[in-house]
Amino acid sequence: MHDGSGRIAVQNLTKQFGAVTAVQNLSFTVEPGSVTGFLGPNGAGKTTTLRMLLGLVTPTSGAATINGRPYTQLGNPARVAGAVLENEGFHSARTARNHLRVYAAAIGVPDQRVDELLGLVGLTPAADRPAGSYSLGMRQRLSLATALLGDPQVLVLDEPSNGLDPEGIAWLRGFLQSFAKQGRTVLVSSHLLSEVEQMIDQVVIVSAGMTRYYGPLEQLRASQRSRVLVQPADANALVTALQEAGVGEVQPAHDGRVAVMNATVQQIGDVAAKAGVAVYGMEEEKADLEQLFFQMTSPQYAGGPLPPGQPPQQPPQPPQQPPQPPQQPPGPPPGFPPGPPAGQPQNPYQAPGYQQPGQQGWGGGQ
Ligand SMILES: Nc1ncnc2c1ncn2[C@@H]1O[C@H](COP(=O)(O)OP(=O)(O)OP(=O)(O)O)[C@@H](O)[C@H]1O
Repeated sequence: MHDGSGRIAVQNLTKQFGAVTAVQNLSFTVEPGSVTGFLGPNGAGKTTTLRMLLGLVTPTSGAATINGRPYTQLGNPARVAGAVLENEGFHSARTARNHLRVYAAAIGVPDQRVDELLGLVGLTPAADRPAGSYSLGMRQRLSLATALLGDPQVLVLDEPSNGLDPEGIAWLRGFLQSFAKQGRTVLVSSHLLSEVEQMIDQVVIVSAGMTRYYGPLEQLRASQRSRVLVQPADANALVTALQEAGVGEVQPAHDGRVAVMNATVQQIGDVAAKAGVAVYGMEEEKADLEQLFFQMTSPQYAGGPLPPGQPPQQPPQPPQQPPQPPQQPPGPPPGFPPGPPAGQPQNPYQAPGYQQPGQQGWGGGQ
């Protein structure tokens, strides 16, 4: 028997299709009571992982379990886990109501549940039309209703936003969140962070079949470091004052302004005022979460080091070989332009070739 926990566990999962490694040593867990986003670009191995979880593909090595058991050993799996996978076929001449009734009968669910689910997913008005005439969004709703027939504890959805209009996406978000609030488990894949950002609280980011980040979305958000771009009358004096006060970390910005990380506008203003340095403007700049996602999954990181400051969060059980963090000192946070090269002088504004605002190459009308 399964353990009834509602936990999904992926342990050192690998899938090789001939020469193609679709999934490589992937590990993460999905706890009940949360909506977990399974994110990665096209071809990252998401669908293959979900298919292994649902017993449709045999892993080359490792294991994927629901309630501590492989899907195929769950007994009555439709009562434990419901799934919506990509490109699910419907009998095109069969109406949605009949389609659901056939599946309901197969798992011993009464027809009354079919009517409930048609209402839940908003298909009652179209229930007696052939599924072949449905739009992509309507087919997604029908797939979801099918997955929910057995009132499962776990829901697995592959790219569920595909084809849904904004209203449908908002509805799905609300539905998944309330489903998880009942102590159930939701795993939802997407190649676009922005599509699922509002509906998930945990995130597993994969690229080239490997885990890039695993943990709360909130933690990923918090790791986005902001910086303040300052336009001082005397950059050199401001940098010296900030360094003496131990406020922030300074980098030259491309346009010659002083970029200060890990400091607030107020802290910088106070230091500047105390040092008698006039400041003509300050702008707070936030790295974009979507940009961070692209950086973490871009091909340059495939098999290589992670972006600075973003080690993958490891599941408690079992341990997985993490990609090695970069050996070099960390650069600017992901989402920001690269900073000065390693070995720079302590005050970058005293570096050879540095130009004060107003000098050649600084803009300011030149
Ligand atoms: N049956 C198969 N035979 C050979 N290669 C396969 C097979 N299934 C998947 N692959 C390959 O495995 C890799 C991962 O594919 P997968 O469909 O799992 O990625 P994905 O993250 O779901 O992508 P998408 O967002 O495009 O659906 C790809 O290189 C794909 O071509």
